[in-house]
Amino acid sequence: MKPTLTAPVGSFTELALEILQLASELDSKLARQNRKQTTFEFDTLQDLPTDINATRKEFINKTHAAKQLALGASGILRELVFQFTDDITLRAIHDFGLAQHVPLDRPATFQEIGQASGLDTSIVERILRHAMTNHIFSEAPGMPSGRVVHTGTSRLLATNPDALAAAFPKDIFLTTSRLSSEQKQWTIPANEPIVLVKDLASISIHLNEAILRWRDLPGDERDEPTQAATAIVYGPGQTYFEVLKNDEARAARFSGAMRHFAEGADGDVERMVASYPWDALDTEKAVLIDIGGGTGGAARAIATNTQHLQLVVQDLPGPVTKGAELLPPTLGSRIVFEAHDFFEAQPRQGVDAFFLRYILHNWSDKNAVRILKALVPGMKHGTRVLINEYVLPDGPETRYTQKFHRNLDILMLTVWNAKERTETMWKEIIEAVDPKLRFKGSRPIEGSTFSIVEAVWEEPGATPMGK
Ligand SMILES: C[S@@+](CC[C@H](N)C(=O)[O-])C[C@H]1O[C@@H](n2cnc3c(N)ncnc32)[C@H](O)[C@@H]1O
Repeated sequence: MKPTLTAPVGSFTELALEILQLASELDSKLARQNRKQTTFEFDTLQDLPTDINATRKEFINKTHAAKQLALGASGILRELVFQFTDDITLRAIHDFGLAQHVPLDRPATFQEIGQASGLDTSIVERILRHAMTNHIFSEAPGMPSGRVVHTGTSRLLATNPDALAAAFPKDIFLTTSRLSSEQKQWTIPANEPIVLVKDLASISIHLNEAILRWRDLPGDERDEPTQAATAIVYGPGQTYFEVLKNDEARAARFSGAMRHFAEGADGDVERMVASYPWDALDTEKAVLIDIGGGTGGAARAIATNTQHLQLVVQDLPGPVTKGAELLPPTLGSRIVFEAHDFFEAQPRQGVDAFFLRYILHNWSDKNAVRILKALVPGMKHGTRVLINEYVLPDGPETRYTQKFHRNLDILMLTVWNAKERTETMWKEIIEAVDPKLRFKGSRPIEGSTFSIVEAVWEEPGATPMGK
């Protein structure tokens, strides 16, 4: 029998014992899956089943809390005030192509990397040694010091342009081990800035100026995307979508980053489709409109997983033209694309379902309500409104693995003057549209942190609709 360790309440030992318990649970679950031991070099934790991921997240949360506790109040602050240095080294790695100058299969010296990138050896060494503290690159084990090899994260930066475009320096789920030969051949154009670290973070630092500039406007007048930090940087009246329209390279990086998230388990459209009972909707002649459906990625997945549902993808002229070109002939009879501004009244009537994926979090409450109100002419008794978004927890939330959502919320605030929402906030938005639009709750997407928030249009006197 194993000895039972006990420890004073609240002690480091007590916390460590909880961590030990989780570590042992995680190891046994992974062993049952025949997974190889994960390392910084090769991440074997991809596509874990939901229950193992839950244990993994608990393990991350507890170890993070232990680290914070051990750092102490001033230690936590010291880490935070220097956090910008992580972004700086990531930018340097990106801009000078340092990850590409380390071969995928053998070490390179600081000098070789310096020669290949046109930088002083000492600069390369200082940048990479800082990055190594985040397990981006490491020194070749068993060799004299100064020989750099890839870790999983640096290899990802070297080989996957979309991951680089997305480059969240602290994305705990960056994964790398499944490199196809095609991925290995990808090259990243030099000096392409990184979307989040550079394109968006450099806007976000102007948040305080934006707050001060517009804070005295009354209530809902301070609710426009033109009042975000974006307009401080790009000039009065500018929104980030306008900036993207006028800058092709930036727009391409932005789509790359979105693609990277969509490919990850969290944003996986297949998981979203698998988590919703489409059967009740999937009747002959039933119509679902994907509002702001882009080039139709979600519509294609829904069509593939249903039999009858007719899908209409509405978006601005650019994406719908592209979506129509990309549409495989096999789905030609099921999906149509039409240009429609979602602030204008819905031109189609008697629609069975409206679907909005990653739309409303880019808009303030006032504008989110406007977008939903514009759908009203298309409603009939029983019309469902399905909103695929993050749902922030309603209560206080200190789990580290939930920080991603808080990061996104700050990003929405700074760049779009918009927000992520809790379930209560979603309910308020829906109830502000029309008394006939009834909030029905939210349905978590299995294996993801997204949800589908659901509302149904109910005409008085008709049979109430359930979930
Ligand atoms: C964050 S993307 C989400 C795209 C898609 N739903 C998805 O899940 O990938 C927002 C979409 O809203 C579209 N959009 C922005 N303003 C719009 C407007 N006024 N009318 C219609 N679509 C708009 C954009 O073109 C873009 O495709």
